[in-house]
Amino acid sequence: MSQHQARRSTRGDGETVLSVEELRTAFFTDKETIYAVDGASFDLRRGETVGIVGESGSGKSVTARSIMGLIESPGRVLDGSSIKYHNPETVERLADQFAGEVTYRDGDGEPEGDGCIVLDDDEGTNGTRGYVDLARAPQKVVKRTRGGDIAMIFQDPLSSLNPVYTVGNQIKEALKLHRDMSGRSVTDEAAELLEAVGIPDARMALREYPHQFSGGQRQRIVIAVALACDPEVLICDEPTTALDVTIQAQILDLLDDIQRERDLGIVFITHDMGVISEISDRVNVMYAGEIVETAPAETLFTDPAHPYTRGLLESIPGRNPGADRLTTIEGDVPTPNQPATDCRFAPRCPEQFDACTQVHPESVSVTEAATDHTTACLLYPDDRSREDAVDLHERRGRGDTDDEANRTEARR
Ligand SMILES: Nc1ncnc2c1ncn2[C@@H]1O[C@H](COP(=O)(O)OP(=O)(O)OP(=O)(O)O)[C@@H](O)[C@H]1O
Ligand code: NI
Repeated sequence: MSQHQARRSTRGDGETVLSVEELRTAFFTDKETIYAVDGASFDLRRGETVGIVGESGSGKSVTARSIMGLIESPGRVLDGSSIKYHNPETVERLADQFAGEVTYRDGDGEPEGDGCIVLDDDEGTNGTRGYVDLARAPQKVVKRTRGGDIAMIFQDPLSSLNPVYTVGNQIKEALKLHRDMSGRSVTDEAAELLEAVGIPDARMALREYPHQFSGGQRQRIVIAVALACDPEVLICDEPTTALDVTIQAQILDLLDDIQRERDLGIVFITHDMGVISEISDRVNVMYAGEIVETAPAETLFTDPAHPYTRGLLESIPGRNPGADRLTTIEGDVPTPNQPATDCRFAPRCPEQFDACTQVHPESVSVTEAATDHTTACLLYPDDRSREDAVDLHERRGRGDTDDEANRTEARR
């Protein structure tokens, strides 16, 4: 275990700020329907980094864009999906602005109306006053959280920066818009932000244009623009993939520092298992639109459960000293063009058996005791017979939840 991981293991005890539940996002193209995200669930706590890892096409970016309200036609977040944002100040602010969207619920019960802003009847018992469900929220509501509450950074920093404006202008614009600042204090704050992300000669840099900076510096500038909006959640979609290893490590360190200072919740997306192990507290492994394994980062690397995760780990260079070349999993991620009725990994799986082509694996605890480690594979729970395990998945798939011993609470 690296020092980095040791430091991380104590993190993420804050309250849940974002919970994604049964997220389904599909693209209705002329040719077919693509179920790009097909029932993904995970939580993010304040101060915690949750990683999403998987091969190209597994649905990572569509998950991120769904949270940001950036899915465009022919794509749509399907009914039944929830993206609950819990930040109390935001929920309160939105409830004031959009009174027509407010609905009430009793404690943890179901909301009584279909408004996207759900408030507790008896407020304040456990500190949360409810949530706004971004999956059901109209664009006018989502727009009020995008950037200011939940910010996103992408692989290519140039796609988020405007080439014709100075760096200073872009940071100041964000400060004016989201923090209501003006006058000289804006310039001072902009310079401070640039310094905070490690840009030298910040005052001078404010007057320069994006193309005058290197790739790594541009990504720092994008991070400064995101921070100018003072977000609670930062979604990073492959932010270091285009950078060389040294610069990549510096950006990861920067994100770590910023997170500590601001108690940020970070969703970090990458196809690089090495990067995910460096940065995450918890990891979600995604395959063909589904989260096939969730575990604390350390557990995922020492004790992977799903055959797909094991395959990904074997493909990390240097992890198999005996192997003389890179092991990769044969075959490609299938395009999920119908709702899952079987295991989408079965055709590539070394442990595939008959039921895998007939039963859809649901998310279950790896063993009955391992409540923070779940996987969607018919081989689990590990401590049941194969028939018993398959039977559990079948019953779960039918919505039969009387199985006390193994509930999805494991997702935490
Ligand atoms: N606008 C779109 N129209 C149709 N299909 C789309 C659209 N955007 C994404 N998809 C499909 O959704 C699936 C998931 O794509 P996504 O971009 O989320 O993958 P990813 O895991 O981010 O991969 P990568 O590592 O390559 O970025 C893919 O099959 C992709 O072709
Ligand atoms: Ni992507």
